[in-house]
Amino acid sequence: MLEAPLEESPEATPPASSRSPLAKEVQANLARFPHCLLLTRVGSFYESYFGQANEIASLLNIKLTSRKWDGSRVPMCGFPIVHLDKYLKVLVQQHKRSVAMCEEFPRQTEFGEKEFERRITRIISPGTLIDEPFLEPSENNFLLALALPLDGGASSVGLAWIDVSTGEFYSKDCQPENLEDEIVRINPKEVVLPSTMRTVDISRNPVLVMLQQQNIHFAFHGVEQHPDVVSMLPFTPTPASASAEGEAVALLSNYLHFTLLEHAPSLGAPVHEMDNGRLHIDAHTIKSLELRETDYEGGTRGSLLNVIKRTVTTSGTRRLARRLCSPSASRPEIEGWQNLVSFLLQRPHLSFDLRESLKNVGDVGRIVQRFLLRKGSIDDLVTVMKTIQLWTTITSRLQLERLLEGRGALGDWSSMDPMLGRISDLSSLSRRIQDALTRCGSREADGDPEDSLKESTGSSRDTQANSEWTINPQFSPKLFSLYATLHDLQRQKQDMEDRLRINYAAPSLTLRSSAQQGMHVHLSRAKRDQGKLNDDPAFVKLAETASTKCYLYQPWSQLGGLIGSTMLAVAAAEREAFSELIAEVLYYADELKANVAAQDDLDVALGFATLAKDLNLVRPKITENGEYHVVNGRHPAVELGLLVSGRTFTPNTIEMTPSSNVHVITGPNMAGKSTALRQTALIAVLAQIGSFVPADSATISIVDKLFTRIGAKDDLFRDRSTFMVEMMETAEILRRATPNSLVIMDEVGRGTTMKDGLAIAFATIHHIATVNRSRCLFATHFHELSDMLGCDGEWQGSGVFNNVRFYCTDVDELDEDRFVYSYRLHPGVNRDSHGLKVAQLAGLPPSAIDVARRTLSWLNHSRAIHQEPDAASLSNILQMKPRP
Ligand SMILES: Nc1ncnc2c1ncn2[C@@H]1O[C@H](COP(=O)(O)OP(=O)(O)OP(=O)(O)O)[C@@H](O)[C@H]1O
Repeated sequence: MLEAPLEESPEATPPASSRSPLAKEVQANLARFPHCLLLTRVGSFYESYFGQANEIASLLNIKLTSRKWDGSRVPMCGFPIVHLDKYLKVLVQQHKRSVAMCEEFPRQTEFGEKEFERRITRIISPGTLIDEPFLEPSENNFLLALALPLDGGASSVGLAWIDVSTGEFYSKDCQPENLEDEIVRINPKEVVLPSTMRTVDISRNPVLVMLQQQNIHFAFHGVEQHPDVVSMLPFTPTPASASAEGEAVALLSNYLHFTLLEHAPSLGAPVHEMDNGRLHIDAHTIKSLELRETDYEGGTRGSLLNVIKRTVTTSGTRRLARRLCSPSASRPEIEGWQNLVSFLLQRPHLSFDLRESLKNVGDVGRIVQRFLLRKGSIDDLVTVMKTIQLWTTITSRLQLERLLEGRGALGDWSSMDPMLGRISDLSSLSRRIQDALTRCGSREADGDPEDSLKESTGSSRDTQANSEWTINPQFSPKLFSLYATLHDLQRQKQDMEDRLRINYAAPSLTLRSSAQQGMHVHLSRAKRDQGKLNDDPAFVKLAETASTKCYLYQPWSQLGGLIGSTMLAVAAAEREAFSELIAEVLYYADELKANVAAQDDLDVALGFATLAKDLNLVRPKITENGEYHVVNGRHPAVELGLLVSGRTFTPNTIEMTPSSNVHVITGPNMAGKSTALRQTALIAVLAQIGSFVPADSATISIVDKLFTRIGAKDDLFRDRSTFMVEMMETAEILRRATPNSLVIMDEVGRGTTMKDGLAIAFATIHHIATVNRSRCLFATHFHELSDMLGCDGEWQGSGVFNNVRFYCTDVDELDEDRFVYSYRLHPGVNRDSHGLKVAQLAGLPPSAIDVARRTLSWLNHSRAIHQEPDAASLSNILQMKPRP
């Protein structure tokens, strides 16, 4: 198909009208899907033509060639179909492009000739992956549709998002100010926006700029009101939700029909998400706390998810990741989870057995979805069958445990019983699949069609490709009788072959079929065996090589034709049987999905129990009295990192109550302030996802919103300096934090002059202490704040700041040059940042360290004698002989 490398200048745009049917099809498809890269199947290649060929060849790093159409050369490139997955991954996942797939289908003309029909079967975009091999198994692949208020006003934004590969489908509406938080939490691979936004200059639209900055692919699509949308909504639409959430659902639905075409799902009602009952974590916090991935490596290593992940199923891991960014704010829900974890911890043998069973379950959520999207294979059916059997094993194991404990009058099963109750008994479905399938080898050997015939009759079944399983001939009377016919015909073929070998003294004779020769008689040792055959006019020579010879033989052509048509009928009957089985599985789609959800929860709970044992975690007491009291808490990721290098973590105690809700923490650089701050937030997150926490003991009052202002970087993309970013995040917190929120602030005000920074830090603490009244840890090098906040001998603030407490970390000086960090927080204010020690550790040249030391003592001296430092006295000091 591919022609010589490009030499002449080819036509980059399609000619206005082309006579070649293929060129016409390509032209029409390019015009129909202008925003997509088009791949057209031609024989065993996928090809691209005209201007797009240049782009695709460059993106895929493949050779650009040309071909002649209507007298002019056009650019083209292509690759063999076996490389499709590899190249789709590059285009869709790496370059975030949408690819329109134009497939080729053989069909018979009315004169019995074979010709090809081509049609676009699907558009593959980052958010519409179904079963591509590059789909990440442990991550959700969400597609999010947004319906934004056109006037840019304060009305709500509609969100609808679906993981096409699992069918998980949600919708909600939110305030525009929460949109970025929601997007970062949902973590979509693609966002669809109404086409009305397409004309808007991207740099002027904050939503588009934000999506670009988050590196999220977005597409525009026309909002045609879906007639069924209102009936799909899981709530009675108010005027606002009808216009926002409903629009988002309609947009999503339309976009799915546009991209998935014949694979488009019939959407059920989305799960309507509410804001209450969840711990709201803002966009910045999800990233700065490294809940899902780490900042420096961009990967998951060292993230909280990576450290706490003990799930053994891919769907359980997806569930855990979603939970981590949306913990519960409901005390009964959290305590329910804790009870389940305690239950499993008390029964290590039971937990071990359950985990072993879970290790073998398949990703049935994704399989059911594949079936719903008219995809899937016979191996998927086998996985469903085996997983149902494992669910039966799990419920039987639990019931046995219950029975044994019942005899001994032990144990409280109130946490496990609801979980058990969620798992439906689907053993009849698994038996049905088991009876309907059989291993290929177990079917009668001579009942299997021959490979050569399979090839010639085109009866290879894609749903069974490479599977060791096939439909049991006993599946239906029709299939059984077709197999009996086939069996009989194959016996006739064997008889004919034996007879011909004997009658014509030709032991190398075989009856064959091939695409080129059709049904033919083949001699593999022609010289020796051809004598008698050549004398018989019934054998018409078709072809010969030096050693072989082929003949047309009418009786075999007739018999072979019958075998071929019977095999086609078998293949069609098997496809029918497969569809029938899929329909039976889909009849139980809701039960299967509900079982998967219960299985995922069990996997997460077992993971929490394993984690609690591995990391020596304790069950936190959950309250609603505004307290946060964690004794000897630890940062799980830092602790693990230190362990690897043979160091131990110093635990810290944090106690905040409504009357001591703001803690100002001072201390040297590198002495563990940020770590203590982060671990405080992470422990709250762990507690509210139902996990145990790294501490000796913990009492945590439910947190409604978690905010952090840690280590801002500049945001050149949005034209914001580091200090601007820091101030915007601080402003957000002061606007949104409530008395039930937890606020973590690290060095607010450091990005500007000392006086401005100090004033801003003071104002921030003042606002939190008097207006927000949130629980807040505020780490700073501005020790002057302690004086400004009226710190007394008990390390408490005074006046309006009587709810402020002061804590610090220290270094222990071993001698003049050597010191160790204590990392231990204690009441107090540390007025020495020991910054020079860190600079020395970091390897600043000794001469620079010496200048810094002298400058520091000169600054301290000037301040002590209330004298303005001047350049002349500094220069004098620097000219003095350096200390030995
Ligand atoms: N509690 C602890 N026990 C042991 N090592 C710790 C502890 N806390 C922090 N560390 C170690 O010290 C390093 C620096 O900690 P951290 O960043 O929290 O210090 P910091 O006081 O915030 O520093 P800076 O003021 O310079 O930002 C960590 O990377 C970790 O290796």
